[in-house]
This record gives sequence, C-alpha cells and structure tokens, in this order.
Amino acid sequence: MILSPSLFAADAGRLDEEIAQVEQAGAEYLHIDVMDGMFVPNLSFGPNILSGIRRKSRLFFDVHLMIEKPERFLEPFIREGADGVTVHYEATDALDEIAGICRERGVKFGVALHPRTPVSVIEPWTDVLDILLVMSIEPGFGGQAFMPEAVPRIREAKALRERKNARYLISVDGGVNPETAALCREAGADVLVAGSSVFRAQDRKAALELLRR
Ligand SMILES: O=C(CO)[C@H](O)[C@H](O)COP(=O)(O)O
Repeated sequence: MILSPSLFAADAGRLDEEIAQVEQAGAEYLHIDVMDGMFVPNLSFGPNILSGIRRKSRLFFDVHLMIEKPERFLEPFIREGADGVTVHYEATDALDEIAGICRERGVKFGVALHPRTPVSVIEPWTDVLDILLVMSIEPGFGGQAFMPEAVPRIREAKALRERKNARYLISVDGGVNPETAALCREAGADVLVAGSSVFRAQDRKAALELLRR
C-alpha cells in the first residue's frame, strides 16, 4: 500500500517541516493538489511552490491538477519536479496528447475521475495509464466525509484493469482515514491519498501506521 499524504491539509506556513515529517514517517508519495478556481471553486499551489518544495524532498511528487485544460500547464509542473501528473477526465479533451507528453518526459500519467463520472470512460486509455485516481469526495476541499459509493467504483477499476490486462495503480482521494482506508484496500486500492487524517494528527508516524494497517 502506497501512502500519499495530501499537502493541501498541511500547515501552509511550515510546508517544508510538514513534508519532512511525513517523509521521515515513511510516506512514499506526496500528493500535491493544484486548483484553478474554475474546475473547482478553490485555489492552491502553483509551479513555484512545487519548485521550492522539490529542493527539500525526495518523495514521489504526485501532482493532481484540478484545473480546466490541464494540457496548458503540464510543462511547468513537470519542469519543476512532478514525478506523476494526474489530470481530470472531465477537464480536458487532450488525454492522448497529455499521455504522450508524460511518456516523453518520463513522468507517470494519471487520470482522476469525479465521483459521478463512470469508471468505464477510461477504457480507451488503460494501456497508457499509470494511475487511476478515484475521487471519494467532491473535489476542491479537504476534510469532507468519504463517499461510500467510491468503494464499488474501486472494485470496478480493479476489474477493468484485470479485463484489459493493464498495470495502472488505483488511487483513492478524499475522506481517507483508518476506517475508510480498510474499505478502499479491500476493494483493491493501491494508493491512499490522505490529507486531514495525516496532517491534522499530532503524531504523523502513528497516523501513517494506522492507515497502513
Ligand atoms: O483532492 C483533494 C481536495 O479536492 C484532497 O487531496 C483531499 O481533500 C484530501 O483531503 P482529506 O483527506 O482531508 O479529504
């Protein structure tokens, strides 16, 4: 199980300390939410922040672009240190182009699905996909409750992977805590994105261990 603490829930005044804590506590990925105020009604980090934190961390930077037409901003995020870029299916008509750029630049290609987008839409890209991100909240804000409807969607993503003989990781984002993590794991998730349950915990190591168990 890969744990990907979501930086959006960290203390923005102490980002490097926050990142160092989860890195030392055994996280594998760092989930970095990028919001444009259009695709979601909120704003967050840009490429300049990525560049700053890249110098401080060796974690896999799992960049989640919650922005309209993400193809416009792929290059700066890759240049500033993304290891994987996940775009929303609903936000672009350019998945082929994005997959090609990710392959050329050696970064993982991810697609995120809004909670009401059918999992089957991803079928044409299963052979080039590295990460399928199943949203288990309305994108845009942390601290929301996990949507139980995500569980059968994770199962469907796993069944599709088997049927297509594909290799993508199934990631889940939103409301992930020790209880919901167990449901996600049973359903077939490989990556757990967790914001509040990690960064709002006093002891990050204990929080990550609880999720892993
Ligand atoms: O994608 C996101 C928001 O759109 C965040 O990654 C998500 O909110 C994680 O936070 P939490 O674990 O608190 O739900």
